Amino acid sequence: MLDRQAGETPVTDAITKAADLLREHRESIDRLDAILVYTLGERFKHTQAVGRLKALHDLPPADPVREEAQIARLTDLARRADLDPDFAKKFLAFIIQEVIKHHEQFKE
Ligand SMILES: O=C(O)C(=O)C[C@]1(C(=O)O)C=C[C@@H](O)C=C1
Repeated sequence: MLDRQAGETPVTDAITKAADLLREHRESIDRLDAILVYTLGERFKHTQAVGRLKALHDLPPADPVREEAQIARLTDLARRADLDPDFAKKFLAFIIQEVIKHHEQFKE
């Protein structure tokens, strides 16, 4: 119901609702971005340990067989999660590229 005395009109009501929805979505996005950042931080802790192990045992920084398996697994997961599998693939490649850079630095 519109409270005309409070100055509400259908237009201002719709704008307020849209603003509320936008704020709620942005709060969720901020929480999810925090999860992504913490998740990546944890992932890099493990890959740093892997990099030290690889340097210690003179193993190559990249493992293409492992990467193939990761791509297949993430493509399947992405489809189930309604995420563009190509995006998931590019995202993984971007992360792995950075990990390999770190691995190479351990070898120096
Ligand atoms: O599993 C490894 O061997 C890693 O070095 C980790 C990792 C990854 O970030 O997932 C990085 C480089 C390899 O080519 C494959 C996977």
